Amino acid sequence: MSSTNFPPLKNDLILRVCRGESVERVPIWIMRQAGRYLPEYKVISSQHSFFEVCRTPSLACEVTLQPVRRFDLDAAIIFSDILVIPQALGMQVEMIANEGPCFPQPLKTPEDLNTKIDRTRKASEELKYVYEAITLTRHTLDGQCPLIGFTGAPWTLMSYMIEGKASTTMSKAKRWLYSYENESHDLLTVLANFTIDHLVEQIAAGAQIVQLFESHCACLTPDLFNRFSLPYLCQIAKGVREKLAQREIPSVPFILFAKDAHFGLHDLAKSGLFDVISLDWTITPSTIRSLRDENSTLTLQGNLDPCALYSSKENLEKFVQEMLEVFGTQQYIANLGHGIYPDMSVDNVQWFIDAVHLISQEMNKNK
Ligand SMILES: Cc1c2[nH]c(c1CCC(=O)O)Cc1[nH]c(c(CCC(=O)O)c1C)Cc1[nH]c(c(CCC(=O)O)c1C)Cc1[nH]c(c(C)c1CCC(=O)O)C2
Repeated sequence: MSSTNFPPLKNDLILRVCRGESVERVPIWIMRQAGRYLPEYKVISSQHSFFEVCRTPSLACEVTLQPVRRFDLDAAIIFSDILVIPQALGMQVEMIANEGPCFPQPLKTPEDLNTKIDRTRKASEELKYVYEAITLTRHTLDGQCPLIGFTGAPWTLMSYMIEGKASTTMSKAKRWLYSYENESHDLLTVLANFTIDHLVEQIAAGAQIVQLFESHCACLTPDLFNRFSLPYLCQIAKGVREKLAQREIPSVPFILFAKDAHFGLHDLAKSGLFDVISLDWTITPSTIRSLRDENSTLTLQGNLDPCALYSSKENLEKFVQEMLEVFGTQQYIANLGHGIYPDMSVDNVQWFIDAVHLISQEMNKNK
């Protein structure tokens, strides 16, 4: 299937927002919009394992389309996972029902870098199934809305590869940062280079926006963030643009989600390397205003507390109104502050999406 000649785009709201153009209503998509809160996803996941869905382009395409068939979303995000990169580098990853990801043989000591990961592997060969899923989905979407590609950032991937599963303290992974500094940088560099290639290949295959997930900043000190996360986030944003230019592929908007990195947001905004910064729900209105002051071309994304979707429709509407008043209706993409949870009501998700559209349209009219 060709990764050119895609159907024309009928809804380019998010792309216009990212270019700083004015829009009639605020666009919205939701992190983890494809997933277990949808009955149609549960049918597929009862028949196929999680990574089987990721690895089968027709299934990944189907699951990507499920939420955009049901709701008036302004973007689709390809169904995949950040942990396809450790797998591509040779590590085994299992998805355990109701628990999450598990690495049976995590990295324990720096010697494991020579035996448990294969640095000669290439994204273009190992992750072809992601690129095929993207090209197929872009054709099948038929221009309904843009398709987002994504990847995990180096520190988040490194922490999974060492912890082997979700952890509240991340103490095993942080031990590496404090006691094996050079080896930590070595691993982060391998991951950053692989991530650059994975994003470039997704864009070459048809992704129209990309998002980088640095989900594990909560356990970092500002100093650890500045040494082991920030430089790699910047290296990836630069590296992707350089490689796209070498291959004469047009660049696409770059979204960064550094969850809980409140101490790093100002440097990230000032760097000018990210078109969009996605915010979690802990960020205050005054920080939001100061980020806008620091970089006038920056688009912001976020940041409703996912648990607000448990509230009544009236309260949800109030939360949406407040969020739109803080962010404004321009240079802004509405989203949750993190992924949606499996027990959330489909009706409230629908109401969240529709409320963002309706209220922002009203606000624009009354300007
Ligand atoms: C840390 C992380 C992972 N994966 C991801 C992150 C970064 C975002 C974040 O911070 O949450 C990213 C991700 N994972 C998935 C997507 C798909 C696209 C989307 O709808 O947003 C995306 C963007 C599918 C998925 N990835 C996973 C599921 C659930 C699998 C299932 O049980 O069917 C889905 C739909 C499994 C997964 N994968 C991961 C975890 C921790 C889990 C289990 C816990 C959970 O479900 O929230 C790793």
